[in-house]
Amino acid sequence: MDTDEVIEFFSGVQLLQRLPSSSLKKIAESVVVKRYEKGEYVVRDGEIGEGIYFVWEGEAEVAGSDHAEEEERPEFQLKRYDCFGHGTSTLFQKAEVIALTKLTCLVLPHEHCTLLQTKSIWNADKTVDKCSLVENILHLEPLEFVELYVYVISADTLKVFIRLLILACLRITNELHYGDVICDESLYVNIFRGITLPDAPKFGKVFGGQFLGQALAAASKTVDYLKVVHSLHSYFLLVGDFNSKYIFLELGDFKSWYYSHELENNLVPIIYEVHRVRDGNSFATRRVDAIQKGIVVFTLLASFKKEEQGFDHQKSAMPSVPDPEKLLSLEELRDRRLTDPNLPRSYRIRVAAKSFVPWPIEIKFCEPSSGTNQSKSPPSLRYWFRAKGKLSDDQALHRCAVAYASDLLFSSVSLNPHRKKGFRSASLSLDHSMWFHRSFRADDWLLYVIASPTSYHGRGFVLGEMFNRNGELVVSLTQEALLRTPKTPNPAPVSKL
Ligand SMILES: CCCCCCCCCCCC(=O)SCCNC(=O)CCNC(=O)[C@H](O)C(C)(C)COP(=O)(O)OP(=O)(O)OC[C@H]1O[C@@H](n2cnc3c(N)ncnc32)[C@H](O)[C@@H]1OP(=O)(O)O
Repeated sequence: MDTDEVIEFFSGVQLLQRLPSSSLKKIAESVVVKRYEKGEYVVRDGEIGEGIYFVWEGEAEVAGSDHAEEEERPEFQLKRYDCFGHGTSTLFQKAEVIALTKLTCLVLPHEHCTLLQTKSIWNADKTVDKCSLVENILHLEPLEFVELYVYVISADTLKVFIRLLILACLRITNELHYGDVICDESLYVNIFRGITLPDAPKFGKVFGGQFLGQALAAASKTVDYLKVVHSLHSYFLLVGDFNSKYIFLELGDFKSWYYSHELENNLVPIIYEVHRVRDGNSFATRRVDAIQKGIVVFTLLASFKKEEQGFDHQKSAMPSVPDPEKLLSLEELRDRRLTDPNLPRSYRIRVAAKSFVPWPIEIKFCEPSSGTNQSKSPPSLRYWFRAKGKLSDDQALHRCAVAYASDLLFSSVSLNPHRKKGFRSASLSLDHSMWFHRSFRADDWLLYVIASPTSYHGRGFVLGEMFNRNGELVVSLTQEALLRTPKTPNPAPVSKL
């Protein structure tokens, strides 16, 4: 078997789903093949094991312990894609595994078992300080906890597990006992925590793109890495909060507000709860609820698919625009505006007074406008964008990064024909859909072509297309947004959570 075959096999091993693809490749390169005859012991209770065993072919049985003081464990059958054994926490086996048929296992030796630990959700080799800002924004902490290294849950693990469940405001539906074999899919990670980083764009609220990117990241972490997202549909239900210091805990009938020291730095978490709607051979579907203070503030449905050969055509042609290298960055544009004598002085003073937080996304407008946000213009926009810094190679990350960036300048295009002197708006993204046609890199330039066919009844509708530098259509998008003239002069939406 070659490395690609092993990587394909690992896509069926649930335990490995949360690992970055870079770790999986290394695991595939580190495993050794072990073969056993029917009736042969694979591991014996109390003996030193070799590491983590993945069943490649055949069946085995986990037998109960002979130790009189321990509860009798139920017998449990292992088949292809199951795994057992110890990683780094202990070398001694705590159960016996016997081959029921001819058996082939891939064994990850102890010395490589640290590869099973998640350092970053996207790349095993990177530390947080080496990641680009957008990669950090999309970093999620898994909240459910699975003891990866022993197949028998210890009492301490159980305590940690329950504590984390409580923190995640979960109802505990699984009764676990000391000695249970980990075989229940409900133990895999479905709940993640994201935060709004202090240096992330906020626009007075949790930025819609952050919900999109983080929720998609959460969904992606529950799907085997051979399946990548091909479409998503989402609703922004409530304005998200990032500066409260209180959290709401709901456990059955028990509901209460708690002051959290953890939130003293304004890091209000967003809990992403993933529902595994369906897992097929080619497709997987996930629903993700983003929860703050016990309330669902954003919801996303995403579909994932394995790559396959098929029909190929593209009707949309990339418009002819200047190369990004020939265009000004947002920072350069701002500097120009501050000194542009053709712009009203009051406008220049306002621009200068605004605190300027650099975005994690680099943007270059194809037609730099000489107007202000009070100048009428057609309901269309074209700009190049890319994530700042170098992203890890995981295609899932690149799709999350583009989901994140896609909400920065999208529905505001609906306002262009309505701008005039004294213009103010209170606009909010309502829904957002994306179709990912082809793979791409989000840290390389993509052209975003936006048009708003209509706005009516306080809602603006926008269509978007993204092309890579070769002119290939990589993503199509739609969004509807609430467009209102604010009743008050400072219309920044605040969270009502
Ligand atoms: C180059 C650089 C560019 C830089 C440009 C950068 C652009 C960045 C773009 C970022 C885009 C985003 O991130 S948008 C963020 C993502 N989207 C969201 O967060 C939206 C979340 N969804 C929601 O909040 C909700 O679902 C709503 C508001 C859409 C619907 O809720 P609802 O409760 O049914 O709505 P409704 O009653 O009609 O209105 C809500 C409240 O607004 C009040 N309200 C009604 N009309 C108005 C009005 N004209 N002006 C003010 N307020 C009004 C109502 O009285 C009410 O207040 P009261 O009775 O409640 O007090």
